Amino acid sequence: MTGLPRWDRCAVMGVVNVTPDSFSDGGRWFDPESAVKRGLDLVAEGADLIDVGGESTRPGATRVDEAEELRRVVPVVRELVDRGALVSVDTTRASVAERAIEAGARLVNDVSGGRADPAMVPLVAERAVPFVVMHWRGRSLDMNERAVYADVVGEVIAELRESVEGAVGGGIAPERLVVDPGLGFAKRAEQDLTLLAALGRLRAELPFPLLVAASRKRFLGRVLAGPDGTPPPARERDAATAAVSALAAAAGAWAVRVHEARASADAVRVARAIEEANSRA
Ligand SMILES: Nc1nc2ncc(COP(=O)(O)O)nc2c(=O)[nH]1
Repeated sequence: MTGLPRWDRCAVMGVVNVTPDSFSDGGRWFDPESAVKRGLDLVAEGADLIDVGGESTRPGATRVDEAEELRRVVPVVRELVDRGALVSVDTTRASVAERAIEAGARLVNDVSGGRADPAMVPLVAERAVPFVVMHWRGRSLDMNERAVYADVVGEVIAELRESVEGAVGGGIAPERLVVDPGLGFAKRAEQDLTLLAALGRLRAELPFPLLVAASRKRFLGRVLAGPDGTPPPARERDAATAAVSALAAAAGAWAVRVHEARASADAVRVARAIEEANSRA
């Protein structure tokens, strides 16, 4: 099946970063065996699909070469698929996406929305797989210098529309596209919060399934910071992440992308139950 997976509720996309340096779980799943186990554990905790990435996108991260990204990602995708998981690949490289699709990945999650690698859109079009288009203003090294907006919601919508037009113009069927506001990418905490407050507008003005990826991000740390302004470490932001998952599900998000699945799986089920009760009222 090459269509976009759909559920009767907001789905939970579990994150497996096969990297030594991702911002919140760098190094924990760096060897293939632990990465595969992590993915299966996330499924057991309620994740509907697993997003496998081999290159950190955190601010300031340096690039991984293609061979290394392939080495990290492809065996983990293949084993998770063989074990029955629905898998997406988190990459900006067409060559990695291609090999991941060959290994059974059913969706390409490209944080650059096709802007980083000109070969990506043609590949995704040719393979006819679903494609996540995230709002992106450039690579990690200097992206927060680009967190300058007169109207962050309006500009993110407009720039996502441009990326969507590029994807459709390059041959990707619109029904295979997912959009994502790119929380934490060229955005400061206040801008992330403003975007989350505007999920209804994003849904209204971008008629595509919406992916919300707030998990453990810096803006949550700022919200949770103590009296001295010190944020909790990333791994202590999962309850806050689940709160965003509930809000995203209530706003009609297609999926939430999270590092810990259980709390968000419960959150989206509660949101669905409330929506169903409301429709019966
Ligand atoms: N679609 C999408 N993919 C992403 N991949 C990585 C990260 C940041 O790193 P992480 O893997 O540690 O969350 N954020 C996003 C995001 O916001 N949206």
